[in-house]
This record gives sequence, C-alpha cells and structure tokens, in this order.
Amino acid sequence: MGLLVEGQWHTDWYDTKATNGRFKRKDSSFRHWVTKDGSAGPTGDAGFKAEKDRYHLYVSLACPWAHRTLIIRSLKGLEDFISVSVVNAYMADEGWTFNAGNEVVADFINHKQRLHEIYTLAKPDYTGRVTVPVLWDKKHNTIVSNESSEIIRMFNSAFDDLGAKEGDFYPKALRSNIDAVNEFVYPNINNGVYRAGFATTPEAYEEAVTELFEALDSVENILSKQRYLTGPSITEADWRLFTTLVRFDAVYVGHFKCNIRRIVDYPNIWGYLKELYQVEGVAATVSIPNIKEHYYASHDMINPTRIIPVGPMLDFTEPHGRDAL
Ligand SMILES: N[C@@H](CCC(=O)N[C@@H](CS)C(=O)NCC(=O)O)C(=O)O
Repeated sequence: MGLLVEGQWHTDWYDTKATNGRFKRKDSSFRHWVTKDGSAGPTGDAGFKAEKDRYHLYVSLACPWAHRTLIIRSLKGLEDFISVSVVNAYMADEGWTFNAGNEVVADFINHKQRLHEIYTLAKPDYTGRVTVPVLWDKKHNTIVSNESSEIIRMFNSAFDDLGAKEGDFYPKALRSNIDAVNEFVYPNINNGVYRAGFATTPEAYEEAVTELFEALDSVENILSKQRYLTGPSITEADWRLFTTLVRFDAVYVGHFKCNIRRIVDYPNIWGYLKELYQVEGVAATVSIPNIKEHYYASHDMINPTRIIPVGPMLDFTEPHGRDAL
C-alpha cells in the first residue's frame, strides 16, 4: 500500500499518529460528472457526455466502494456501455496492480500494470492515495471520477436516454431521506468497520466498534418494521449498506475485530442481506474468495501470517423471508 507524491510512488501505510490512532479517510480528488448532455455536474468540469463505450471502470472486487459501482452498473444494464478492468485482490507495496491472478481483468484500455500509472496518466504530478473505483474517459484520456458515491449517481440516470434499464435508485421524492440514511450509515457502518480495523490504539478501536454496533442495532430495528432502509422500495441507500454487510461475517468480524455480533445474529438484517443478494444481477458482483484474499493477505500489519481463514460457511441463497414486510 502506498501513495503518489507529485507523481512519484511512495510505499507508505496510513499515518494515524497525528490522529491518536484514528483512521481518517481522505476525500476523493477527481470529481467530474458524466451527464446526459455533457454539461457540468454538481462538481468539476463539463465535457463528459454519456455515450456508449466511452467510459471504463477500474475496480477491485474486494473493495466495498468499488462494489457499489459494479452493482449499479449491473442493475442499470450498463455492461455494454461501460467496460471494466479488475485489479488483483492482493494489494502490497505497488498498491493495486493488474498482475495475473484470480479474477483479474487486465487493463486492456491503457495497458498499464499498476493503478497508480492510471492516476499519473490523468495528472502527471498527482499527489494523494490511489484508490478504486476509477471511472476513466477513453475519449479525453483522463479520470472522470474516483468517488464511488458520485459514480453510482451518474450510472443511475446519465445513460437513461441511451437504453439503460429502467430503475431509479435516487428518486426525487426520497432524496432527503436517502441522504439522511447515507449520512448515518457511511461514518458508522461503511467506514465504521475500517475505523475499527485500522485503529492503532485500543481507545480508537473501542470508540469505532461501539458506534458501529449501535448503528447496526438501530438498522435492525428499522428493518424489523419496513422492508428497506427508506421504505417499501430499494434505493441506493440499501446498495451502499449491502456492500458492507456482505463482507461483514467473512472479514470484518475476524480481521477488523468487529465481533460484538455477526450479521447472521441479526434476524432482520440477515434476511435483508439475503434478499438484496438475490436481486437479479447482484450475486455475480460478489466474490467472497476475492474479498477474503484481499483483506487477510494485504493488511499484513493486522494479519502478519497472511493466513486466510477457511470459514465461515455462509449461504446467501437461503430463503430470505422478507416478503411479509
Ligand atoms: N471515497 C472513495 C474511497 C475508495 C477507497 O478508499 N478505496 C480503497 C479500497 S476499499 C482503496 O483503493 N484504498 C487504497 C489506498 O487507500 O491506498 C470512494 O468511495 O470511491
């Protein structure tokens, strides 16, 4: 794991000394938007019009943020619009690479071996972390965005006039509700597991793990009364929670010490997780072996032997029992 400083690669891990052992995630740096007519989006420059086969997505199958983009790409039927490369699950001194390995899809667009070379193609003096997902513009040879929450909003609507599948995961009437759920789920749950797992003091870990399980308890309560987080229909808020839940028992319980309860111990969250997994097109985006390999093998400061646990046995295809709600 490393980062770029003025276009040069450095092999540094996250520095938590300045923050009393607390892990702080940095904001993303490329914030342009693909739009229907190429006009500017809420941030960044104009010039990124939705067009068939113009954009390429770089993802890791292990990464929960990248996973969101794969799910919305699949639900909106954008496979023929947006091509994909998949990095190697193992992330070490070179950061994310396209080295041969399980489920790797090479960089057949820019023919690079490491993801940081994609960042310096877009910005030769780039300084910052080199993260997935990355949405690449094949026409202007640059990065449109490396912020998953914005990439899923683009996929949700920008390609609708070009033949994307129906479905709106950020409907106008629910936006304030969705935003409120996201603001709660992101720090406490999506990033909460990382705050627990990457903490380097007991205090920072205990703070994060307590907040994480209080938040999961409150999600369990919400899901005991309604089918999805914002009511009777699935929205982006559900997909954003899903990518953390599907990794939870396999990785976060053990590797990140998020072990007060497991997801299978929460009857409503467990049923909800299985239901979302069973939505058409979603299961194919989930690779538990890839997820386990990435976390357990890459974070050797947490797991120095790099041994990948065999269990747990999880069956996301069991009946979910959520129809009654
Ligand atoms: N805000 C970003 C976060 C993405 C992110 O942190 N991805 C992780 C993988 S799960 C990564 O690539 N980390 C590499 C690093 O920080 O060096 C997003 O949601 O798109």
